[in-house]
Amino acid sequence: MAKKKPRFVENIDNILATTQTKENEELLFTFRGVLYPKRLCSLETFEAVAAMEARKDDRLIVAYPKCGTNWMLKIVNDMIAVIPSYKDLPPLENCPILEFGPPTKLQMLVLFRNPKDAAVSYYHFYNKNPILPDVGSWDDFFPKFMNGEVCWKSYFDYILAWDKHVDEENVMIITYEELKENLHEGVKRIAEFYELPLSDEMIKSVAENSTFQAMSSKSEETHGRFAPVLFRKGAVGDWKTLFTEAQSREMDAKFEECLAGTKLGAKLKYDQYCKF
Ligand SMILES: Nc1ncnc2c1ncn2[C@@H]1O[C@H](COP(=O)(O)OS(=O)(=O)O)[C@@H](OP(=O)(O)O)[C@H]1O
Repeated sequence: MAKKKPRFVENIDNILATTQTKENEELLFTFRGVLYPKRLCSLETFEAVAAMEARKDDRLIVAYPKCGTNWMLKIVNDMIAVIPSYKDLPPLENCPILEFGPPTKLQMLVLFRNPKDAAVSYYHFYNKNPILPDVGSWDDFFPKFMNGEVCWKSYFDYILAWDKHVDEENVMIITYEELKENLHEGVKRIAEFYELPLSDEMIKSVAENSTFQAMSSKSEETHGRFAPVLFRKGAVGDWKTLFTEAQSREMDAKFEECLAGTKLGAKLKYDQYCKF
């Protein structure tokens, strides 16, 4: 008998298979000045989120699109799954995203990725994703990303908003690049922040199962039709394949303008990851 698909896979498969239009107006809507994909988000859900009262022990993972959200979800889900005393907890939904789905559904783990790789990942995502409009060439997309004319608005506004919270004790900042450099150490930091009782062996196993290779080899099972849209290269520095020197300088100037001298700017190690 064929294995039953997880609910998330069933939902996303259905959404991808039934979206036929490529028209902006039919695919996107605006809520408080920010664009969102209609097939995933709704006004009712945003209203429900605004009215939601967080419990003291709620945990949120926060990220701008294409910064590694699905990677972090896998790490945190696996951490909980390997702890024997947590085995009776109901499984977390595969895609517990606050603004997705029906309106029925706080330490914060905030994930960042360098803006150049995030932009390139977003560009490919827009063009490969049936529920988003085509954005044409990279040269067409680049100014849209720089001006925040994309779903979930401006990367730079997101980063500026979080810069105010880096020192709060219920907020942990982690970067995609940090995870790529040392996944074992990243998983260990996350476990400590969430106070999850993971042994070294458990941390090792969570890290081994959440490498790009491990996740993409199982992606058809875990993400259905969404898998080839989501799992692309999983690399640091892919921006060099598309950015021109002029675009690179433009983004350097914008980053400098927004984050020069800030703690968050330093954590992102922009010079290391974003210079030719
Ligand atoms: N395990 C692992 N290791 C490294 N990189 C990974 C991993 N899993 C997903 N990815 C890459 O993350 C990018 C997608 O980010 P998100 O999951 O945030 O996308 S989304 O906004 O939820 O659609 C997208 O990046 P690009 O490959 O650069 O496009 C994915 O390939």
